[in-house]
Amino acid sequence: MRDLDETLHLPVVTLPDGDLDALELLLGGLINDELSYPIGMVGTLISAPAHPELTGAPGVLLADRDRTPLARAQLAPESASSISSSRLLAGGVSALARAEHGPFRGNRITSPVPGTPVVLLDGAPTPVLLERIRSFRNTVASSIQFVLITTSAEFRNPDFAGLLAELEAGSRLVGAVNPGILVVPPDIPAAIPLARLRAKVLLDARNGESLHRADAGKVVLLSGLSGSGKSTVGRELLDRIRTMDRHRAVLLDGDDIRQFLSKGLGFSREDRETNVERIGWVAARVSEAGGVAICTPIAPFEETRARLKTLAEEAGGFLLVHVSTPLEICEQRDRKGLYAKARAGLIGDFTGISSPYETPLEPDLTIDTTLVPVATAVDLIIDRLYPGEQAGS
Ligand SMILES: Nc1ncnc2c1ncn2[C@@H]1O[C@H](COP(=O)(O)OS(=O)(=O)O)[C@@H](OP(=O)(O)O)[C@H]1O
Ligand SMILES: Nc1ncnc2c1ncn2[C@@H]1O[C@H](COP(=O)(O)OP(=O)(O)O)[C@@H](O)[C@H]1O
Repeated sequence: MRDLDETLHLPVVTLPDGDLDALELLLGGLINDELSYPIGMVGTLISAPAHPELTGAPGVLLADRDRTPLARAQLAPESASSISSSRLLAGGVSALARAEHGPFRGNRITSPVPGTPVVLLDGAPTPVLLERIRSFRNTVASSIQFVLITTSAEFRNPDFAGLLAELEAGSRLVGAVNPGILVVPPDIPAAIPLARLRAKVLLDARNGESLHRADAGKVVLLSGLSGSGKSTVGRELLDRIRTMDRHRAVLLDGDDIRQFLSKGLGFSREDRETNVERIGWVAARVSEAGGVAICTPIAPFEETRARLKTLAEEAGGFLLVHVSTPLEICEQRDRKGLYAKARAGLIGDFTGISSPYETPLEPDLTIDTTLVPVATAVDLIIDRLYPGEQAGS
């Protein structure tokens, strides 16, 4: 009874996809729960600024996107936390509910399959491979299990359904083969859950073609001061991607977003964080569906950009472009007359004047539009998005 009471009062933290995958393997016994284990969960989950409600809490409920608590975890006392401004899971992660989130539930392998004969794959089975399995099929007494090893991001890529369909077709063709998927979360070497499957590996057919990563969705974040050129470059990039006919692309422009998705929000730190997180969430959904989301908010805070990056990387690729045009130039441009108003004290919390812009620590690209014409800026971004492909082709 006391336990139940305590659970009622524990804070609930919704885990991102990669951490949910890690949690499932942890609860199923495919990765261990030693504190020192470098599961992504330890880093993201307990970041204190992101989760102030964890301060002083003895434990935490780990929930899926529907906020269904899947497990209860103990937290190390604040003083024992070794990652600065973070709290760590102190072992003791126990299951509360069966996971029901995410795609292809019936195919997922999340616990050991001791002694089961398996074929390991990292792509669709080729006709040659299927023929090989067929040739030794009759010498194996029980059903064979296909174990398709994939990453959290690949698994949620829309192309994955096609891959699974090929796997299922191959299973039917050979007969008595079950198509299974092992989803490996970020930062965990596949060798660890594989060893813990305790399966009998009949054939390791990995290093085939991996999923078509070039077709995965992407999020491009253009961050910089007002007037730095984010929208101008973003619009041109949108046109270019559409012309290349490589991807469906959308522009989530800072100004538009504030009229619709973030209507009513102001420019305090908190409101800007909410605004950029909303953009990140929508962008990740676009990317999940295989599109490119070009986002052009100022996004002045490193921590919020990092959160957007995490959301984006779970869904596909991510590119941070710092549009680094100096403040003096942005102020000279002042197309909207906002800098003049900010200087005159008519607008408060204005980025670069009375509100900070934290220079990105690790941008993928830095573009100063006083040095780089719009078309060249777009070339640089296209080169990073589609390496090896001729821009404009
Ligand atoms: N106080 C203050 N500070 C900065 N910008 C201001 C402010 N008030 C209004 N504007 C206009 O709003 C646009 C910035 O909104 P963002 O959503 O991109 O900002 S943030 O990412 O949430 O920080 C920004 O548009 P861009 O010029 O396209 O960047 C401004 O036109
Ligand atoms: N190389 C360049 N790249 C982008 N914008 C440029 C460049 N040179 C001049 N500009 C001008 O700078 C202004 C940038 O405004 P905008 O794109 O709305 O910036 P932001 O979206 O960052 O507020 C536009 O008037 C644009 O024509």
